[in-house]
Amino acid sequence: MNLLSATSLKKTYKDYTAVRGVDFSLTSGKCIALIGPNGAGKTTILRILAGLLKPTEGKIRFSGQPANADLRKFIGYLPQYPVFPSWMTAKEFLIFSGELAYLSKKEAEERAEKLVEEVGIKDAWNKPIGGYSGGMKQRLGIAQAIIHSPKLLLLDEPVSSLDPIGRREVLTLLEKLKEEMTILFSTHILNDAEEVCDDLLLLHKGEIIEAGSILELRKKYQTSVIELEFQDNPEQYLEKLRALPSGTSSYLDRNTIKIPAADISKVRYEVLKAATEENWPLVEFHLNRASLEEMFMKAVKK
Ligand SMILES: Nc1ncnc2c1ncn2[C@@H]1O[C@H](COP(=O)(O)OP(=O)(O)OP(=O)(O)O)[C@@H](O)[C@H]1O
Repeated sequence: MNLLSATSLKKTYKDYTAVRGVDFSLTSGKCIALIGPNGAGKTTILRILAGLLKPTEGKIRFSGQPANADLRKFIGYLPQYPVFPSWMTAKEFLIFSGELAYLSKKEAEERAEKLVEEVGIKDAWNKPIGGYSGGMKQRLGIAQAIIHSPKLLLLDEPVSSLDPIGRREVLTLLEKLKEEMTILFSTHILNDAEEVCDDLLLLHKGEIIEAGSILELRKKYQTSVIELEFQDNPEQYLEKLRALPSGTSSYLDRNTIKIPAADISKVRYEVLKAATEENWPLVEFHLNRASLEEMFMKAVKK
């Protein structure tokens, strides 16, 4: 089910169009990655969805809500560079954020207590935020973004500036949160998207050039390569492989023979059949799948 649909969304800053009339929808309960290089328009889209920026053209429709509804209570947002009052404790900050989101003092206190537990900063919640690590601040930022239990959580590059430990902490938290809400997070780090997300929106120069599930897109752009290593003299097997119906484009890359494979099972069957029948001195048979990075490069060049 669609949680949110954006139609012909466009944003022009003075004379520069950062988002060029994009259409997309977010499926309820999914984690969706908004992927694109620097300047693609990710922050602009997230700020429009969060209600912080008015689109030049286009509409956003949230499931079950009238066209011009105020969506703030359904949406939580963590900006790319959140600023925290360093003198406040996490407890004070979260209760304050909860009250800003129209929770009563009691509700805000209860919610804050539950959230510090959930994001894993309970031990430090009575300490000033100024002493927190990057990962702790980001987790606090996420707690603040979901203080009002939104249906959709928008995160702008939530892990890009973190060290590996902080990055891991936040990705693990997102894995957990995606059970409870729909998440849209922007990143230019494709591995992060692949790790936690189900769906992708590929943004390039203000346009969505691909959208769909990671699995579907992988299939579409898949150019897996089967790699074979021989004990010695790979050249003599190169000819044999090129003679197989699906091995015609085999090539030698240093000591490894590589076979680009659109249909992996067919190539695998033919190669292994020949290797067994003729007792080839194979030392390695490896399937190398196209990375999301390669997929993105292909989509951009289309
Ligand atoms: N307030 C503004 N005024 C003019 N141009 C802007 C403004 N904000 C963004 N832009 C331009 O719009 C384009 C898209 O910016 P945006 O921040 O949405 O991209 P992004 O994909 O989030 O990039 P990054 O990964 O660098 O944050 C960029 O070329 C940027 O320079």
